[in-house]
Amino acid sequence: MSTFIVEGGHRMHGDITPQGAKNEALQIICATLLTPERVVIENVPDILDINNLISLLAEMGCKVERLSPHSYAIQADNVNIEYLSTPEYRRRAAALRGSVMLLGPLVARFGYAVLPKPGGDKIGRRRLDTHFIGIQRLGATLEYRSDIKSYEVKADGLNGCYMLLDEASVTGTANIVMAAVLAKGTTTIYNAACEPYIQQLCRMLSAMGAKIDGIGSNLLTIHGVDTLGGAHHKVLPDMIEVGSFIGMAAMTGSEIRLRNVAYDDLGIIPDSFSRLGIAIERQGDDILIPSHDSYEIETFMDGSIMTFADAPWPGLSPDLLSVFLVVATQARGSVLIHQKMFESRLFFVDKLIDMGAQIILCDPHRAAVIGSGRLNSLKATTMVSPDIRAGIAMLIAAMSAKGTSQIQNIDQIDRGYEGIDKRLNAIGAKIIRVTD
Ligand SMILES: CC(=O)N[C@H]1[C@@H](OP(=O)(O)OP(=O)(O)OC[C@H]2O[C@@H](n3ccc(=O)[nH]c3=O)[C@H](O)[C@@H]2O)O[C@H](CO)[C@@H](O)[C@@H]1O
Ligand SMILES: C=C(OP(=O)(O)O)C(=O)O
Repeated sequence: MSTFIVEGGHRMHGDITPQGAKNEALQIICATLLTPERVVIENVPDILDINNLISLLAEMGCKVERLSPHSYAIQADNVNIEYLSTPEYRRRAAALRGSVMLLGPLVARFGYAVLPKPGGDKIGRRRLDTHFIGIQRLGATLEYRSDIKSYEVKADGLNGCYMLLDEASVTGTANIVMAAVLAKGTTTIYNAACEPYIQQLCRMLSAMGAKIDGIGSNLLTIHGVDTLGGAHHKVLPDMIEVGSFIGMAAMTGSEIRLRNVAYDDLGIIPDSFSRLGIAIERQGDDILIPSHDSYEIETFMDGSIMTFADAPWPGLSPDLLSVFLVVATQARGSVLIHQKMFESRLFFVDKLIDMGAQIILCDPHRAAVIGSGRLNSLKATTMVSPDIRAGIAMLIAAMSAKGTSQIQNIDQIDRGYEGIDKRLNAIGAKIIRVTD
């Protein structure tokens, strides 16, 4: 387990370019299994989760060519389906959440998939009902095999149908879309997730020859085709990383220019930071965050306390609430953070309370933050990163704190943020990585 030693109190100054979006890249890489032809993907982030997924595909027999540090060509023309029955496959697939999206493409193209309980953040219950019901509705059968602690999914051809999803699951929608593109006839998915990750997946599938209507909405109509071909796709900048840097800049009083953020795909994120009192200057496709001596949280128009709650797109991503929470501790004013989707994502506030933040954890889903208006800066401490986004929030807290903090288990941060220590040190942060 590696650790970050973070010397707090340094202001950063300079430019930073967001990496490609982790959650989009996971979908896109899985979609390469839908064709025997070569697919080229650009702007792939060099992070643990992505590298693990790419090497899993290589183990399955896909030809993987790294064209540059952030672009790959993947060709699934010789997939070894027997590999799915090996303990090695189950071990690797279980290590990352993104592997759940191998299900749709494997069933659609090969009629067979094995799905061990996927990894990813332990942030609460993460059920897979939407995935399973959707794939079953298309005609696949599903059996839980206790001997290998995995689901085995089989299909002898899939058939399109109408389905109303029980929830707008992001990876669930991706799985069903990837299965439906090769199903016979028309599939209609209502209450589909429509995050930019899903929009981008649909665009790439369309470039491969799929017929998809309603991209960007929660009603997708997919007319199945017999085969898909190769394509060239560029992953969008990671909107969660963009949000993390906005929060980090404000909290540390730094002036940072975020380059090429794909502003129009950030949805409600910039306005949400503005409501926290953070000045965001859009300059073309860049965002400039000027140095803040202070920032003040707005109230709602009727004067009631501001609330940030997560919601499926175009609502606020649950992946940014930890950042909003930590940044609010140094604002003037108060805010309620309401994490509706996951029940274990707010427990890290204990550490912020140890550091001197005024936070009341009302229940597992809600935390009230009373900003100190920078009157009392946070005090350094030692903490363990429980998940990616709590990890980045802890890093932001440590960077703004007085003294030197330690963050252990930073593999959790590395899962989603590329070389974060190097990139921040280049603009003035003081972060040392200690690898055991
Ligand atoms: C690899 C990947 O892409 N991971 C993202 C994906 O996870 P993932 O696709 O696993 O998350 P889901 O969209 O399925 O849902 C997450 C949780 O929220 C609940 N739920 C979901 C939809 C809804 O309308 N109401 C509701 O309460 C679900 O019950 C579930 O427990 O989407 C999550 C929600 O944006 C993000 O946090 C994850 O970073
Ligand atoms: C929860 C997240 O990731 P995963 O779904 O991979 O656990 C995240 O990206 O914040």
